[in-house]
Amino acid sequence: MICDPISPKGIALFQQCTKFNVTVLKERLPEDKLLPLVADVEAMVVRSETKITRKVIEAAPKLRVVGRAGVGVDNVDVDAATQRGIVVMNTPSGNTISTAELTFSMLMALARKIPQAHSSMKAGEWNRKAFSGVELYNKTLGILGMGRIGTEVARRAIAFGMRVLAYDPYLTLSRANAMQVELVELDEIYARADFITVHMPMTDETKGMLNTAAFAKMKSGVRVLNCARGGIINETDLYEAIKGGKVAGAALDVYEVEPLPKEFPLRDLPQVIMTPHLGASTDEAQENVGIEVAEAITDYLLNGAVRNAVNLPNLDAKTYALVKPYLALGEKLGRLVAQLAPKRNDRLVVTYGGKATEVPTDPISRSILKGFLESAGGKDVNQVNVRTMASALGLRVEEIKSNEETDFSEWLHVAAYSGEQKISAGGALYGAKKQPRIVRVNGQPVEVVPEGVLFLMTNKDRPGIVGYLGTLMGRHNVNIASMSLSRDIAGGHALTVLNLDSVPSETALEEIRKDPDISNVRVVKL
Ligand SMILES: NC(=O)C1=CN([C@@H]2O[C@H](COP(=O)(O)OP(=O)(O)OC[C@H]3O[C@@H](n4cnc5c(N)ncnc54)[C@H](O)[C@@H]3O)[C@@H](O)[C@H]2O)C=CC1
Ligand SMILES: O=C(O)CCC(=O)C(=O)O
Repeated sequence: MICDPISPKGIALFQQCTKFNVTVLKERLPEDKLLPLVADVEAMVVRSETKITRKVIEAAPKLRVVGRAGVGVDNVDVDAATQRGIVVMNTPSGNTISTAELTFSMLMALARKIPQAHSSMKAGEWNRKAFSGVELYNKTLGILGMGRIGTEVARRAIAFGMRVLAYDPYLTLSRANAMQVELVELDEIYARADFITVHMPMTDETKGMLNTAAFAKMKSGVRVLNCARGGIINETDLYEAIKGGKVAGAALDVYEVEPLPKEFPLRDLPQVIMTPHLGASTDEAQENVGIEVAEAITDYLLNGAVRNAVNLPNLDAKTYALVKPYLALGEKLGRLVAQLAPKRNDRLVVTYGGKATEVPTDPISRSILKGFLESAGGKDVNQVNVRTMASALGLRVEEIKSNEETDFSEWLHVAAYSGEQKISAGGALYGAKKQPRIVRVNGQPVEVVPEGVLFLMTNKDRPGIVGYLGTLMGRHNVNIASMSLSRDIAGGHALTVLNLDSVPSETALEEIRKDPDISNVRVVKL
């Protein structure tokens, strides 16, 4: 379902795929109108207008992916999507240049009062005195948020002979130096900048960041711009700061409430110039993001490939190839431990060893958790929501990279704790083909292919037990595909693990359990 207008090329890409049934909504629908339409929808595409709220998500049980043709996903309830295992993707770079160019246009328009002069001319006036402005040359521009758009704005400002100060807690000094901007603290920007422009996402930290207290620290006559998200500059405080003469002008593309209500005091101030959220509204940006979102959603629905997800780590094709064998092994280990462990676990400790410490571990931990939590959450559990689900269940997940020397060049170990009780399994990848094997169960060495039905038991190491088990399984029509035996010492305790072609009946298991030398009989499905 394409909810907001995206480029015809993007729509065509969806329509070309014969597996898709594409609905293009003719107008933007509010929540109540959207709810009855989404029961069968698997993918939704939005720009910034349609709101994908928790209610919309709840009304769409088949929804698997929400694609945002643009950057900001604040119109999508990402937490609700994550809890449901729905991937939320955006198109981070497609509209960068357009938004940076709009910001720069606003900067020049603000400095030279072009919109005000234009309106006056259209009204038949000729008033040269009222529209005298200021130069950008030799002025100081403060940029809050030096990401993609902030960087492009800086580049243009430097070309215009401006000094650029940047504030971004996540920007490194070397990157700032490479961009020829001065990395400073917020208060220094307030104290020195003639123009301040914001380019960060809307977060708890950035909401209302430019408020009365911030304006008080700024130079008198400062001009401010917001082409990022409405509310980063507090609108009421901005109004007061302009009325009080502290702020000489403001350029706004985005607003706390969009579309803008009729009653909007800033609209009445001549020092304020405004556009209706046009940052990404160019032919080029819309074509870029329309195509990007169509390709990403198609790839996800048809091939399971995830790119530009905001609620799941992204893996490029090369890294994915490296990580893939661990994902499969991890999921099986998680599933094995979940079936051996008691239901209520408070801690899951995942250890990475050997070459497994050199690959990105977050996706592997997510696969382990998926296998581990499947019995609790069924098919609704996926890599997107496993961490949220674990914390909702009170399961603490610890991830350790170990430099312990073992017989394996790359290995994983998963231990579930319920109080003092611990159940664990280890796995390794074998050979050039990276074949997954279970190599430890509760610390005992085994060598088992993690596939299909596994039978596990502990037994006294006594002559004839293998024959006994084989005969019994045969009598109950269960074929043994392979067997792994290990023992502590001759005549001591042994762990037997069988790969079976089918699940043995309860009668067969009862018969096995009757043997006094056999205990801990378990059947698990991987
Ligand atoms: N007006 C429009 O039509 C458009 C608006 N946008 C908005 O522009 C904003 C920036 O977009 P991009 O540059 O593509 O994102 P980006 O993710 O590349 O950059 C955001 C930067 O903000 C920084 N940041 C985060 N928290 C911060 C804080 N508390 N203080 C200072 N910096 C902080 C991050 O480190 C990052 O470098 C987004 O909010 C996006 O929604 C994006 C496209 C179009
Ligand atoms: O889709 C649009 O026009 C808005 C773009 C935007 O705000 C964004 O990408 O964050």
